[in-house]
Amino acid sequence: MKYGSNLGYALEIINLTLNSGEKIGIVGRTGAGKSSLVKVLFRLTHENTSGSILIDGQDISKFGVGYYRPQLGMIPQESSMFSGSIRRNLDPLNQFNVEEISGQQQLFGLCRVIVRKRKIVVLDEATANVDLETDKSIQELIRKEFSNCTVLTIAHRLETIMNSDRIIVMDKGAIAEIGTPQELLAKNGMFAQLVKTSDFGQ
Ligand SMILES: Nc1ncnc2c1ncn2[C@@H]1O[C@H](COP(=O)(O)OP(=O)(O)OP(=O)(O)O)[C@@H](O)[C@H]1O
Repeated sequence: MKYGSNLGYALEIINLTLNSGEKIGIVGRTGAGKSSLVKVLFRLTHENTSGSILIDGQDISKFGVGYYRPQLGMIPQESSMFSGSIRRNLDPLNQFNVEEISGQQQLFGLCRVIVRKRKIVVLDEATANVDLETDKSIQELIRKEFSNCTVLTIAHRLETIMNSDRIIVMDKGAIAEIGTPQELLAKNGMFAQLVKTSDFGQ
Protein backbone atom coordinates (compact mmCIF):
# COMPACT_ATOMS: atom_id res chain seq x y z
CA MET A 1 0.00 0.00 0.00
CA LYS A 2 1.21 3.49 -0.93
CA TYR A 3 -0.20 6.87 0.01
CA GLY A 4 0.55 8.14 -3.48
CA SER A 5 1.75 6.59 -6.71
CA ASN A 6 4.99 8.54 -6.48
CA LEU A 7 5.60 7.55 -2.84
CA GLY A 8 7.27 4.44 -1.45
CA TYR A 9 5.31 1.58 0.05
CA ALA A 10 3.83 2.32 3.48
CA LEU A 11 2.89 -1.35 3.70
CA GLU A 12 4.89 -4.08 2.02
CA ILE A 13 3.72 -7.67 1.61
CA ILE A 14 1.51 -8.58 4.55
CA ASN A 15 0.29 -12.12 5.12
CA LEU A 16 -1.87 -12.26 8.17
CA THR A 17 -4.57 -14.59 9.43
CA LEU A 18 -6.46 -13.63 12.56
CA ASN A 19 -8.59 -16.08 14.45
CA SER A 20 -12.08 -15.13 15.48
CA GLY A 21 -12.11 -13.75 19.01
CA GLU A 22 -8.36 -13.25 19.11
CA LYS A 23 -6.89 -10.35 21.07
CA ILE A 24 -4.00 -8.89 19.11
CA GLY A 25 -1.51 -6.23 20.14
CA ILE A 26 0.23 -4.22 17.41
CA VAL A 27 3.52 -2.54 18.23
CA GLY A 28 6.29 -0.87 16.30
CA ARG A 29 8.22 2.34 16.11
CA THR A 30 6.80 5.57 14.65
CA GLY A 31 6.15 5.17 10.95
CA ALA A 32 6.36 1.37 11.10
CA GLY A 33 2.92 1.00 9.49
CA LYS A 34 0.57 0.27 12.41
CA SER A 35 -2.05 2.86 11.43
CA SER A 36 -1.72 2.00 7.74
CA LEU A 37 -2.54 -1.62 8.54
CA VAL A 38 -5.73 -0.50 10.29
CA LYS A 39 -6.62 1.91 7.45
CA VAL A 40 -6.41 -0.93 4.96
CA LEU A 41 -8.61 -3.08 7.18
CA PHE A 42 -11.23 -0.34 7.40
CA ARG A 43 -10.95 0.28 3.67
CA LEU A 44 -10.10 3.89 4.33
CA THR A 45 -7.68 3.78 1.48
CA HIS A 46 -8.47 2.29 -1.91
CA GLU A 47 -5.93 3.67 -4.27
CA ASN A 48 -2.47 2.21 -4.61
CA THR A 49 -3.47 -0.88 -2.67
CA SER A 50 -3.20 -4.42 -3.93
CA GLY A 51 -4.00 -7.76 -2.36
CA SER A 52 -7.09 -8.89 -0.54
CA ILE A 53 -8.55 -9.10 2.94
CA LEU A 54 -10.90 -11.92 3.78
CA ILE A 55 -13.25 -11.98 6.74
CA ASP A 56 -14.89 -15.33 7.41
CA GLY A 57 -13.53 -16.40 4.05
CA GLN A 58 -15.19 -13.50 2.20
CA ASP A 59 -13.21 -10.89 0.32
CA ILE A 60 -14.11 -7.54 1.92
CA SER A 61 -13.73 -5.68 -1.38
CA LYS A 62 -16.89 -7.49 -2.54
CA PHE A 63 -18.96 -6.01 0.28
CA GLY A 64 -20.44 -2.55 0.11
CA VAL A 65 -18.83 -0.23 2.65
CA GLY A 66 -22.26 0.37 4.21
CA TYR A 67 -22.56 -3.32 5.02
CA TYR A 68 -18.96 -3.88 5.92
CA ARG A 69 -17.95 -0.91 8.07
CA PRO A 70 -20.62 -1.40 10.77
CA GLN A 71 -19.04 -4.74 11.55
CA LEU A 72 -15.88 -2.94 12.54
CA GLY A 73 -15.45 -0.61 15.44
CA MET A 74 -12.75 1.85 16.45
CA ILE A 75 -12.28 2.98 20.02
CA PRO A 76 -10.16 6.10 19.94
CA GLN A 77 -8.70 7.12 23.24
CA GLU A 78 -8.45 10.83 22.62
CA SER A 79 -8.36 12.60 25.97
CA SER A 80 -10.45 15.49 24.63
CA MET A 81 -13.44 13.15 24.48
CA PHE A 82 -13.53 12.78 28.23
CA SER A 83 -14.55 15.46 30.64
CA GLY A 84 -12.20 14.14 33.31
CA SER A 85 -9.10 15.21 31.49
CA ILE A 86 -10.53 18.62 30.69
CA ARG A 87 -11.65 19.11 34.29
CA ARG A 88 -8.23 18.13 35.56
CA ASN A 89 -6.58 20.59 33.21
CA LEU A 90 -8.80 23.33 34.52
CA ASP A 91 -8.30 22.50 38.17
CA PRO A 92 -5.02 24.02 39.36
CA LEU A 93 -5.10 22.12 42.65
CA ASN A 94 -5.93 18.86 40.94
CA GLN A 95 -7.82 17.82 44.07
CA PHE A 96 -11.08 16.52 42.72
CA ASN A 97 -11.26 13.42 40.71
CA VAL A 98 -15.03 12.93 40.63
CA GLU A 99 -15.27 13.88 36.99
CA GLU A 100 -12.18 11.93 36.20
CA ILE A 101 -14.02 8.81 37.35
CA SER A 102 -16.98 9.73 35.21
CA GLY A 103 -14.61 10.23 32.30
CA GLN A 104 -13.44 6.66 32.82
CA GLN A 105 -17.00 5.45 32.98
CA GLN A 106 -17.73 7.20 29.73
CA LEU A 107 -14.81 5.40 28.21
CA PHE A 108 -16.03 2.03 29.48
CA GLY A 109 -19.52 2.85 28.24
CA LEU A 110 -18.12 3.67 24.84
CA CYS A 111 -16.22 0.38 24.78
CA ARG A 112 -19.37 -1.55 25.69
CA VAL A 113 -21.47 0.06 23.00
CA ILE A 114 -18.88 -0.26 20.29
CA VAL A 115 -17.56 -3.70 21.09
CA ARG A 116 -20.93 -5.38 21.60
CA LYS A 117 -22.06 -4.80 18.05
CA ARG A 118 -18.85 -5.45 16.20
CA LYS A 119 -16.96 -8.41 14.90
CA ILE A 120 -13.66 -6.63 14.81
CA VAL A 121 -12.67 -3.78 17.07
CA VAL A 122 -9.59 -1.62 16.88
CA LEU A 123 -8.40 0.15 19.98
CA ASP A 124 -5.99 2.90 19.09
CA GLU A 125 -3.93 4.01 22.02
CA ALA A 126 -1.26 5.63 19.88
CA THR A 127 -2.55 9.01 20.95
CA ALA A 128 -3.76 7.82 24.33
CA ASN A 129 -3.75 10.11 27.23
CA VAL A 130 -5.52 7.85 29.67
CA ASP A 131 -3.64 6.48 32.64
CA LEU A 132 -2.18 3.01 32.76
CA GLU A 133 -4.83 1.68 35.16
CA THR A 134 -7.63 2.73 32.79
CA ASP A 135 -5.77 1.15 29.90
CA LYS A 136 -5.45 -2.11 31.82
CA SER A 137 -9.11 -2.02 32.88
CA ILE A 138 -10.20 -1.59 29.26
CA GLN A 139 -8.14 -4.59 28.20
CA GLU A 140 -9.60 -6.68 31.04
CA LEU A 141 -13.13 -5.54 30.22
CA ILE A 142 -12.70 -6.44 26.58
CA ARG A 143 -11.13 -9.79 27.36
CA LYS A 144 -13.81 -10.83 29.86
CA GLU A 145 -17.00 -9.48 28.36
CA PHE A 146 -16.32 -9.55 24.66
CA SER A 147 -14.53 -12.80 24.11
CA ASN A 148 -16.22 -13.23 20.71
CA CYS A 149 -14.84 -10.03 19.23
CA THR A 150 -11.53 -9.92 17.48
CA VAL A 151 -9.70 -6.98 19.05
CA LEU A 152 -6.67 -5.25 17.59
CA THR A 153 -4.90 -2.88 19.97
CA ILE A 154 -2.37 -0.44 18.54
CA ALA A 155 -0.26 -0.25 21.63
CA HIS A 156 1.70 2.66 22.86
CA ARG A 157 2.37 1.10 26.25
CA LEU A 158 3.58 -2.46 26.11
CA GLU A 159 2.11 -3.27 29.53
CA THR A 160 -1.42 -3.18 28.21
CA ILE A 161 -0.87 -5.82 25.56
CA MET A 162 1.26 -8.31 27.44
CA ASN A 163 -1.86 -10.46 27.96
CA SER A 164 -2.73 -10.46 24.25
CA ASP A 165 -3.13 -13.79 22.51
CA ARG A 166 -0.63 -12.65 19.90
CA ILE A 167 1.50 -9.63 19.22
CA ILE A 168 2.37 -8.21 15.81
CA VAL A 169 5.58 -6.22 15.59
CA MET A 170 5.52 -3.88 12.59
CA ASP A 171 8.74 -2.57 11.05
CA LYS A 172 9.22 -0.64 7.79
CA GLY A 173 5.73 -1.51 6.57
CA ALA A 174 6.05 -5.23 7.16
CA ILE A 175 5.33 -7.73 9.91
CA ALA A 176 8.72 -8.22 11.52
CA GLU A 177 7.54 -10.62 14.22
CA ILE A 178 4.30 -12.29 15.21
CA GLY A 179 3.59 -14.67 18.08
CA THR A 180 2.49 -14.93 21.67
CA PRO A 181 4.21 -12.50 24.04
CA GLN A 182 6.12 -15.43 25.55
CA GLU A 183 7.29 -16.66 22.15
CA LEU A 184 8.50 -13.21 21.16
CA LEU A 185 10.29 -12.64 24.45
CA ALA A 186 12.01 -16.02 24.12
CA LYS A 187 13.02 -15.15 20.55
CA ASN A 188 14.94 -12.21 21.89
CA GLY A 189 14.34 -10.17 18.77
CA MET A 190 12.69 -6.84 18.08
CA PHE A 191 9.84 -7.23 20.56
CA ALA A 192 12.19 -8.27 23.36
CA GLN A 193 14.28 -5.21 22.50
CA LEU A 194 11.23 -2.92 22.68
CA VAL A 195 10.39 -4.35 26.10
CA LYS A 196 13.96 -3.84 27.29
CA THR A 197 14.14 -0.26 26.09
CA SER A 198 10.75 0.77 27.47
CA ASP A 199 10.05 1.49 31.10
CA PHE A 200 8.16 -1.75 31.26
CA GLY A 201 8.89 -3.86 34.30
CA GLN A 202 10.85 -1.19 36.12
N1 LIG B 1 -1.30 10.37 4.87
C1 LIG B 1 -0.08 9.97 4.56
N2 LIG B 1 0.53 10.41 3.44
C2 LIG B 1 1.77 9.99 3.09
N3 LIG B 1 2.50 9.14 3.83
C3 LIG B 1 1.96 8.67 4.96
C4 LIG B 1 0.65 9.06 5.40
N4 LIG B 1 0.37 8.42 6.57
C5 LIG B 1 1.46 7.67 6.85
N5 LIG B 1 2.41 7.81 5.90
C6 LIG B 1 3.71 7.13 5.84
O1 LIG B 1 3.47 5.73 5.85
C7 LIG B 1 4.42 5.06 6.68
C8 LIG B 1 3.67 4.28 7.77
O2 LIG B 1 3.02 5.22 8.63
P1 LIG B 1 1.96 4.79 9.74
O3 LIG B 1 1.25 6.04 10.17
O4 LIG B 1 1.16 3.65 9.27
O5 LIG B 1 2.94 4.29 10.92
P2 LIG B 1 2.62 4.06 12.45
O6 LIG B 1 3.40 2.83 12.82
O7 LIG B 1 1.16 4.03 12.68
O8 LIG B 1 3.28 5.33 13.14
P3 LIG B 1 2.84 6.14 14.46
O9 LIG B 1 3.22 5.26 15.62
O10 LIG B 1 3.66 7.38 14.39
O11 LIG B 1 1.37 6.40 14.36
C9 LIG B 1 5.36 6.12 7.21
O12 LIG B 1 6.49 6.15 6.39
C10 LIG B 1 4.56 7.39 7.08
O13 LIG B 1 5.40 8.50 6.88
